[in-house]
Amino acid sequence: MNVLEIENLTVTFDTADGPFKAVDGVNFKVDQNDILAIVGESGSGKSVSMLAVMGLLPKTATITADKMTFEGKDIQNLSERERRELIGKDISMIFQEPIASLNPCFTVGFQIDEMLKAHTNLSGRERQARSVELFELVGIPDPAKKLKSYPHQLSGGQCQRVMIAMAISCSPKLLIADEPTTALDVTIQKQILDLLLDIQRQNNMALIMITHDMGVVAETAQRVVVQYKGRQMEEAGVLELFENPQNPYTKALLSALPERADGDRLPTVSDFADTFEQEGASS
Ligand SMILES: Nc1ncnc2c1ncn2[C@@H]1O[C@H](COP(=O)(O)OP(=O)(O)OP(=O)(O)O)[C@@H](O)[C@H]1O
Repeated sequence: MNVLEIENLTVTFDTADGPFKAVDGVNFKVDQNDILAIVGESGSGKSVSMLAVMGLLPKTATITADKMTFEGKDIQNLSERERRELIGKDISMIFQEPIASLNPCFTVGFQIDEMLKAHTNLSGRERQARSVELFELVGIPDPAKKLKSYPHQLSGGQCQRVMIAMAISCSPKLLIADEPTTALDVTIQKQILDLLLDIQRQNNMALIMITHDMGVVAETAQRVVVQYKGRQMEEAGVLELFENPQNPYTKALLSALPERADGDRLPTVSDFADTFEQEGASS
């Protein structure tokens, strides 16, 4: 049984200028142990698709789908209580800005403890032990001391490790990582990606990686969904996508990779816009 299955997902926002369709007919499936990348440039509806799954969009959003199931169970019409039980426990998400995702007024230890309190029956002592264990797992040195830190006392990389520790604290079956390394230094990016992949393997989790970075896709994913202006352009295995992209937009994304440049100037996706604006949207 698939962990998550989405068919024909659309999200329309009510805006001052009228309805705006941010996601238009997206489909995908992830199974246990799968790593799916959702790739596309800024504004292509990657985050909105996942926030729709999590039920985290504002009331101005209208979400429709022919199918949206988690482990075979429909998640479109969950009550608030059912959603709280699912989110944070079975499905977790980490975001681009780790420092902004943590509450600056509380220690990171307090925040991880709150998460464990909400989703487990552990005693205070057991939660403290589990917090230390989680910090060790995500590679935070001197965990007992670091648990007493406020977010601003930690580096961006450490804050992202804290976010990962919180996200995996209740052993989710699906982790959604939304541009988890974009705000970090290049050297730290690689460490965080490796950490996510290690955790994914150890826990047999499904992992959805949202990114605009084809390098991250190549290093992490098994399958890839390519989105452009809210629409799904292509879905393929990662090797297939790099070797034989079918959609003009995917071809443009790949041609814009710095290592594929053959002139003095780096190409950009918009250099190829004529091709995929005409052909891509129809394929
Ligand atoms: N609450 C909202 N109201 C109206 N439009 C929104 C809202 N949230 C997002 N959008 C719009 O939906 C579109 C898709 O946004 P989304 O954040 O999913 O893009 P993305 O592909 O994840 O890009 P990025 O990497 O920049 O976040 C964008 O045009 C965005 O401006």
